[in-house]
Amino acid sequence: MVHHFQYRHGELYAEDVAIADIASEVGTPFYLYSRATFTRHIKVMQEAFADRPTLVAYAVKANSNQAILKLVASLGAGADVVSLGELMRAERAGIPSDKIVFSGVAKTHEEIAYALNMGIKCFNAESEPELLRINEVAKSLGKIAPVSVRINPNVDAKTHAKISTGKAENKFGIPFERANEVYQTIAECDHLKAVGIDMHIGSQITDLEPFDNAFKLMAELVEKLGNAGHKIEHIDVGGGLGIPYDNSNQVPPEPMAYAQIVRKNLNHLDCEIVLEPGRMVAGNAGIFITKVEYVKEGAERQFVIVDAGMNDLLRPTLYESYHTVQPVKEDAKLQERMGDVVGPVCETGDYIAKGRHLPHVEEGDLLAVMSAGAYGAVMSGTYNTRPLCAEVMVDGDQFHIIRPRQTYEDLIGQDSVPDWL
Ligand SMILES: Cc1ncc(COP(=O)(O)O)c(C=O)c1O
Ligand SMILES: N[C@@H](CCCC[NH3+])C(=O)O
Repeated sequence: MVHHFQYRHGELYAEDVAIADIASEVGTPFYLYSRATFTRHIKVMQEAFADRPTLVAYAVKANSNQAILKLVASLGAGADVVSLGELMRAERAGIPSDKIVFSGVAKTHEEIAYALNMGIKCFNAESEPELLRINEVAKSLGKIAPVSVRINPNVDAKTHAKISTGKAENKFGIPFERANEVYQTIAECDHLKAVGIDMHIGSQITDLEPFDNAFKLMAELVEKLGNAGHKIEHIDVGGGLGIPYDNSNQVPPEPMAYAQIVRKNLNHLDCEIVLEPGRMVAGNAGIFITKVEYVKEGAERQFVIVDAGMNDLLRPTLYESYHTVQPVKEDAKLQERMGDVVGPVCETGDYIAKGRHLPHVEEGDLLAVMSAGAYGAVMSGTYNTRPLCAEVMVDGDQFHIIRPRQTYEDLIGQDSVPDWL
């Protein structure tokens, strides 16, 4: 397998472009994506199911830049969206409406109406009140809404508590024990049509067993529902497959091994399979580039102070996530002394890496924070009045700024001072 972020002549490249060249044009920090890696990750999933009806509905929340979604559309993939904003992004990028599924626990009247008018593939409904609301909005528009019920299978995905979604204690989905009743309710609603069944048990899952258990339960449910007269046209297995963030013991399964588990449990059913991968597609297709401002020798450890903070990459702060940090100028020597890579934000939790043997770096050096393509740029904010950073895509020997760095005027100019002040 070709890796698209690797050293050539002692320098880190993205595909065929030297990252230092991009930095000198774009400034730092910035997110950097490889078109080839994104493409490969979407294709891996499509090809694993090429012999049967399947839709890869990329989870837009992982990375929703228009350039990324345009690429998704060009590959024939669909989208899983969770808000009107994401739906509009998918629409604008040209993802066909019949390849869009709409998840999320709090769909508003406005969101439902917009999606119905667009003609999306289905709503992944997460509660009975939501089903009733979809029915009501569909009635007012004279439409029949295609719905799929998100089942909460009550399985432990064995991932970080903050990104686990398939346990009874989580707000997501409808308890699996109630499935029959809920499909009965749908059958009684004149403006709903049950087309599918859906699940999503969590994110960054590195063990196939929870998937295996949940898919088995889904297969049983589909058969039971069929016997009760509720024909299920598609099974949506959600996303959640983990990616390698480091070389530690938690090595996630290969996408093909995951696909085998899906097939083992669901292939015999006469249903289309819908997949909603996010991280598995975007995570290792992107990295984050930052520049060293200062190297400070603290009493206990070294602090490598960089120009990017938790507002740019929130994952370490929020989930204590591990991202490998590599120098852009290759340097095999790691320091003896432990160090932290910290940012400029005035919060103790503002760090990118903690307690690492870091490479020797100096002011002005560039660092690459790896595996940052998913839940990186999309989760960034402007705390401490820090502009949203730039995003860049490479394709072979060319690159393009797919979102320019926000300006200070973008940030401050939106404020409005009342005339009585
Ligand atoms: C409903 C739904 N589908 C798909 C995803 C994508 O998950 P992941 O990025 O882990 O593949 C998520 C996020 O966890 C989600 O909430
Ligand atoms: N934002 C999370 C994943 C949440 C998935 C969305 N349900 C992360 O960075 O890992």
